[in-house]
Amino acid sequence: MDLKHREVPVQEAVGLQLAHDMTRIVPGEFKGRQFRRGHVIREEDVPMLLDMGKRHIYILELEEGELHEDDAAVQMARALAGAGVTQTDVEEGKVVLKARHDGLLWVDARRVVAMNSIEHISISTRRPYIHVKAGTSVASVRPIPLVIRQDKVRAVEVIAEETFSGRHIIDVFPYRSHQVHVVTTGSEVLSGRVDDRFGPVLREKFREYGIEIVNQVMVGDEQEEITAAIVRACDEGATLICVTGGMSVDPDDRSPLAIRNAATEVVSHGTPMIPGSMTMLAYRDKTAIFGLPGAVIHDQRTAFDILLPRVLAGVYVRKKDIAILGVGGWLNA
Ligand SMILES: Nc1nc2c(c(=O)[nH]1)N[C@H]1C(S)=C(S)[C@@H](COP(=O)(O)OP(=O)(O)OC[C@H]3O[C@@H](n4cnc5c(N)ncnc54)[C@H](O)[C@@H]3O)O[C@H]1N2
Ligand code: MOO
Repeated sequence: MDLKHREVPVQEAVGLQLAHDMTRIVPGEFKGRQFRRGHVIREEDVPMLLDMGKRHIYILELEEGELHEDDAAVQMARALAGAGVTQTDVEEGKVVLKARHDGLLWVDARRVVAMNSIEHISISTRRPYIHVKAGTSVASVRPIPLVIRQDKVRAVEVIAEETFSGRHIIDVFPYRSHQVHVVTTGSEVLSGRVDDRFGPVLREKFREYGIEIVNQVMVGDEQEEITAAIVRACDEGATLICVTGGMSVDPDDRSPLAIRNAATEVVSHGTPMIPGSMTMLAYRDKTAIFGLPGAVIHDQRTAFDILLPRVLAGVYVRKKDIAILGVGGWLNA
């Protein structure tokens, strides 16, 4: 640390101000701030400081071009945060960003990597594109040393200021309002031979996002019927359609072609994730169409759960975005 600073033995520090928050850790019991930056050390604090393993404290004198960890963290957090996150008060040199509302966690991974490549910068987030509830902590920002050069913090700001579709580095996007329709395929379900399981499973999943399914229709295994049901749902105002079953390779599995025939764009037929490898994502104009395989009624979490938050938030998913998901794509392993 190339700063002018003095170390004072704790026993001689009574009456001096602490230069930074001080953390006390009692394994399994407590980890947190015991003393605040600026706290004036009292006689009775000395045994606690010694218990915390502190033999000296710093008297800091920042030089031109240097920042205290707290101020650096606040400055960086401000540069990163979008409108969908709040910034907590700095503590122990760290600012935590929290979701302001329910929504999709957005992280500009490329720019976070660029920032973390600067020495002594530490930006840490939850996995991007997950569904988060209001108040959830989504990321933290901190410099590593107690004193950091201002130009490093400035470099973070410069990366943040680069224009990239006008988006911030860390944000929570609210979900758009959606009209969800379900087209359930399968002669065994249509005939009543098997009770429908997709309806209940999907209703529960969408409820997590505060969305009620508008309509579910049962069709058989005829490709034209499935296509017609998708087109009808669009005409009735669907913004998102789930076509269930018939996604595999049997002669009766007509859903992929039926979706293709209704779609203006097929993003991906299949995903590199298990379960849910037979999942399909397509669009008919602005309406998203998911083809959902049998695994969705069998497994808690499939490719569908990974892709759904993005689609609900209106973030456009490309084939490339799906390809990346194969790395770590064994969802339940
Ligand atoms: N040779 C191959 N076999 C399989 C492949 C493959 O690529 N090659 N893919 C596997 C994967 S992955 C999945 S997932 C499954 C099933 O995919 P499907 O979407 O075609 O599922 P279905 O055949 O339509 O149904 C499977 C099972 O679930 C029952 N079902 C379907 N819909 C409902 C409903 N609404 N309510 C209740 N039960 C329903 C259906 O009767 C079947 O018993 O294929 C693998 N095999
Ligand atoms: O599409 Mo299957 O869903 O991988 O089990």
